[in-house]
Formats: sequence, C-alpha cells, structure tokens
Amino acid sequence: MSFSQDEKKQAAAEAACKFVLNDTIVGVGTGSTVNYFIDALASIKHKIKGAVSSSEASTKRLKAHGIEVFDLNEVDSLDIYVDGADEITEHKHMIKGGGAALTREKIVSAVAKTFVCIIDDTKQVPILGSFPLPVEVIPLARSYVAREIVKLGGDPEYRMGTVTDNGNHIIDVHNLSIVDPIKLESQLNQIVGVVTNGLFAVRGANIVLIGDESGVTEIN
Ligand SMILES: O=C[C@H](O)[C@H](O)[C@H](O)COP(=O)(O)O
Repeated sequence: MSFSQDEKKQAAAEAACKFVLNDTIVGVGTGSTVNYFIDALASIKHKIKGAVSSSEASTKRLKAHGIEVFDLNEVDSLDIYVDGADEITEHKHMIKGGGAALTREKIVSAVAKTFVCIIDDTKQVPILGSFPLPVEVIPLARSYVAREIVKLGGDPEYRMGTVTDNGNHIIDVHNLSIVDPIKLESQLNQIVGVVTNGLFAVRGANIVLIGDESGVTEIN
C-alpha cells in the first residue's frame, strides 16, 4: 500500500500532537501540513490553553475550531512550535515561506523551546536551494534588494500579487546552491529593506516528523 502526499502530511501532523503538553499555549505555523495539525489539535483542545498563530490563515482555522488564539506579546514562552517546511536537510536547516508566512513563523518559533517540523518525505533534500528561497522585503526596497541578491549569486523573482500579512512583498531567489545556510541567512538579513528570509538555519528544527511509506519517522 502506498500513501499519497496529503496522507503523509496528515500522518506527520497528527504525530505532532504527542508533543503538546497539558495546559500550554501551542505555537502554530502555516501551510497545508499545519492545517492538518490544526484539525488534529481541535480534537485535544480541552487539554490546552490555546495557540499563538503565525498567520491570518492559521488564526482563522484555529478560531473556526474554537481554539483561543493569543497575542504573542501576552506570552513569555512556548514549549513547542509546530510548522511545516518547503525543504529540510539532515542538519534540520530549512527553507520556509512558500506560503509567504516566513516572518511571523520565524518570530513565533524564536519564542518556542522546541521546533517540531512536520513534513512529507518529498521535503527532505541533501542541500537547500532547489526550492526558491523567499525573502520578505519592504515594498520600497524591492528593486534595491533584488540587485543586492544578484551580487550574492542569486536570481531574484518578484512574487507578483503577493502581499504578506505584514503588508510587504516577497522576492523568490532562484539558482542558489546553499552550502552555508547559517552564513547566507545572516548575509541576506543584513541587506537594508529585507524584513527576513526563509532560511531557518541559525535556529533550525529540533524534532522532525516525516510522513513516509513506513508511517511516520521521527528524527530527534
Ligand atoms: O509560508 C509558509 C510556510 O513556511 C509553510 O510552512 C511552508 O511553505 C510549507 O507549507 P506546506 O505544508 O503547505 O508544504
């Protein structure tokens, strides 16, 4: 029997529920895999205080399930943050932001003690960069940032029509072979006008749950 990509996402998402502790506030990411997690969280919502969300889309889904959504500024710490990824390496470095939620995801995950990454097995890569790297930019700085990205060896493409939850734009960077993701994450963030970029390497994942043909594989 073989599982579809959606079934693998759902399996990984449901497996993340075992990391949810009683009476805590859960950090919640964004995307199609996280949507399965939110649905699974609904079945144990009586156990938790609520959630902090990384996007308007996740907030809407959480509230539709009757899960209370807290402002991050009201929360000192989070035990876990659960989110998907667009690519992840064996070092648990990730590219995120395919859904343009990277900045709030990076902020909420920074507050959490443990980042639980939920993926299907297509997201595992030996080296990051086949998936175009999203960079959130202040609209005024878009062309300047694009020129600076070219100097770093990337091929920038404006994600036309996308406005982030923060009112900013996204540049997707193609043709990068990212040998040192920690260094590149910092270099990109130093360009004036960049809000943040989709490399999650300075702070990567702690636990990875991979939906695959065996069910779910956990990497600690
Ligand atoms: O901005 C979006 C996020 O970083 C998502 O977590 C990422 O794109 C993975 O999304 P999905 O689970 O839909 O593949």
